[in-house]
Parts: sequence; structure tokens; C-alpha cells
Amino acid sequence: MGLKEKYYTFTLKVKMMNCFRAANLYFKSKSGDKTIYIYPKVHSVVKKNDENCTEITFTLMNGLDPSEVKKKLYVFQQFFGRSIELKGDLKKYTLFVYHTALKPDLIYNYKNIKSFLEDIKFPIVTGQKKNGRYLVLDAMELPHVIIQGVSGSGKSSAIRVILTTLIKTLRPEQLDIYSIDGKKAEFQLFKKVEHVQAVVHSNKHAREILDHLCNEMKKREDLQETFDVPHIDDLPKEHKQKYILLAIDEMYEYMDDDVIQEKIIKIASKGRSVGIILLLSAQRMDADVIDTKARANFNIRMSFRAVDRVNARLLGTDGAEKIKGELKGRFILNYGDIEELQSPHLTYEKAKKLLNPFFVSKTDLNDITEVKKESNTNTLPNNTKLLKSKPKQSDDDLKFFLE
Ligand SMILES: Nc1ncnc2c1ncn2[C@@H]1O[C@H](COP(=O)(O)OP(=O)(O)OP(=O)(O)O)[C@@H](O)[C@H]1O
Repeated sequence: MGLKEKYYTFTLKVKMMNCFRAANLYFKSKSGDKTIYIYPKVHSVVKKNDENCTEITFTLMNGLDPSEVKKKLYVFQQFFGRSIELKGDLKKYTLFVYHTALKPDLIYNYKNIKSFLEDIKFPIVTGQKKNGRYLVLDAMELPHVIIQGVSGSGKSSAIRVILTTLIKTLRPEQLDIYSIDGKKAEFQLFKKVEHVQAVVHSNKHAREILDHLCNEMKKREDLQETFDVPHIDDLPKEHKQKYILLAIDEMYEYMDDDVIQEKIIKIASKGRSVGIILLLSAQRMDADVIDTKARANFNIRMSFRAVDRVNARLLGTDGAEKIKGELKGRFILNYGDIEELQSPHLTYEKAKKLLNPFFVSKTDLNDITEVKKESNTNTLPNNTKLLKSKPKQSDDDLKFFLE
């Protein structure tokens, strides 16, 4: 280690001691007249230029309450700036100090995200991290997504990012999307997409969709039982099932509907193993909007600028209430770890262009027999319309499109 690096390490270690002291993360003992302070041990300071950050690893003394460390995140921010992350649990922690702040005005580009989608079964694109990488989570491991934030904070763009990426990544033979559009706005864009089975607004039709999905859940559970497998992905090939996404925008429109709430609780608790994932969005996600029991089953929680501290805290996304109004697309993510990220911006018009190759005529869906001539079914690019294999829809399904 050169002199410069040694000095860098030394100054950061001293800064950590000062930070531990200010955060009350130390023990005091007496030795004669002297007071001795015992701090967590800093093991290493590693500057990673390719990750755009410095990693500082430390361990707590036995007896120090680990929950105190996360509670004192604000003290770490006061010392090292807002661009930090703190990860760890019982004893060992790593503080990531990023050299640059998150960039606002990030534009959605599928090519930039593609390399982060590998080996992810059900990709949920959250946003860009402080090290410049995209964080894509697998809803088959972390089921169900909640998006909250005040009007104009960037929720609709984030929903477009998640849905558009799913549509470009998974083929219609792999994914069905159902949507309930509380504002009769956001999901109109996806209506003609081949993966999309329904876009509805009224409570009556929302209940019908939820009924349909609960029945589907039951059928899939029976299959799992028959073949004695824990997850639909483990079913024999001939019984392979598609993944299903149910997206509900402006959830508060349905908060007084007990039937809807009850079915959401059911899907939230059992959906993962049968491949059914929920994505809910609303300005706030308090107990009036979504049942507290159901909320606990949502493992990916994105909070754009929150209405207030209480609402930010409900999702475990403390600090989301402090996001500045002009920082569109900025959010706090809780997926076990808590991070501040930037969602890429995807406008309605650009999404429409990107989705165009996936548009099909829904009115004569049953008659479509066209197959793209150049396509080879084994190596289909994701934007290939394999219309011939579109499963025949029942009249019940088709009526969902009428809204
Ligand atoms: N990720 C982003 N990066 C930069 N600007 C964004 C981003 N997302 C949204 N915006 C800007 O913020 C405006 C509001 O965004 P959006 O409609 O997504 O918010 P919203 O939370 O869905 O609002 P509402 O609840 O009123 O529908 C957009 O018109 C756009 O200009």
C-alpha cells in the first residue's frame, strides 16, 4: 500500500471512530481515573474505482444492539454524505461510500438494462444504484411489488419500466399480464400487447379478474399436489405454466371493496409458488388502501416521495418523505436491504414505440394465424410475434377488454 492509500485508510478509520461516537455506538469503561471508549472494529477500507465506491467493513462488539446501527444511518450520512449504503446484520457490517451521487434524469434504455436480466426468472427492474448498475430483482424469489409516492413523483414511469421490460424479456408463451386500472389511464397503453389478457377499470370486472386468478391459483395448487412439487417451475414440461402478473394502478379506488381486498390477501400470501405476482401502486399504502396482513407479503417496496413520514415508515422506506419534489424518479427501495435508487424515465410515447412490435389485434384474436416468416420457434427473439400459438381465449376473457 502506497503512502497516499495509507493516509486515505487512516483518515477514514478516524472518521468512522468519530461517527461511532456521535451515533452512540460504543461502550465506556473505567480504568482507574481513565475512561476507556470501546468502538466497533474497523477491519478494512477498500477503494473500488470500478464500483465507484469505498467499502468500509466493521464488526460490532458483543452486546451492542444491531438495530441501533440501522437507526443511526442518518449519523453515517452526516459524516459521509447521502450517497452511502449500510449492509449487515448481527455483527458484521459494510458501509458503502459512493464517490458520486445518483444521477437524476436517467433515460430508459433496454440495452443498458439487458445484461442485468440474465438468470432472472421474473425480472422486476427497480432502478439504477449509486455504482451505476441496475438493480433487477427476481419476483420468483422476492414476490410482489408495491409502488407508492405522491402525485407527480414518478410512479407511472416506473410501472411502464417494469411492464415494458417484462414484455420485452418474457415471451407471450411465458407471461400473461392482467391489469386493473383505477384511473383508466396508465394501462390503456398495454391494451393491445399480446401478453396482456385484460385491462379493466370497474369494481365488477376487477372482481372477475381476481376470481379468475384465484381459480387459476387453485388449479395450479392441485397440479403441484398431484406431482408433489413445491413450485410450478418444477412441474413436468407438458404441464408447464406461464407466469402471471396482476398489476393494479391507483389501488385506493378499490379500498372499500372487501371482495377485492380479500382476494388480494389470498394471492399475496400464496401467489409466489404458483407463479402469480402482484404489482400494486397508489399514492400511499396505509391500512385503508391495503390490508396490513397483505402488505407484509410484498417483498419489493418502492417508495417515491412519500406523503409523510408515517407512510414512508409503513413500507420500511424511511426517508422517502424527504425526497425533494424536483427529484422525479428518485425512490427508497426496501427489499430486505434498503437503498436509494433512481428509476429510469420512460415516457408514454416512448413506451408505445417500444411496445409496438408486441401489438396484436384483440378483436379477432381467435382468428390470427400469422407467423413471422423469418422466425425459428427455438430461437425466437423476444419481440417475435408468435401469434399462431396464442391460446384461444374464452368469451369470459374477451369481455375484459370491453372497458
Ligand atoms: N424517472 C424519472 N426521471 C425523470 N423524470 C421523471 C421520471 N419519472 C417521471 N418523471 C417526470 O415526472 C412527471 C410525473 O411523473 P409520473 O406521471 O410518472 O408521476 P406519478 O407519480 O405517476 O403521478 P400521478 O400519481 O399524478 O399519476 C412526468 O411527466 C415526468 O416529466
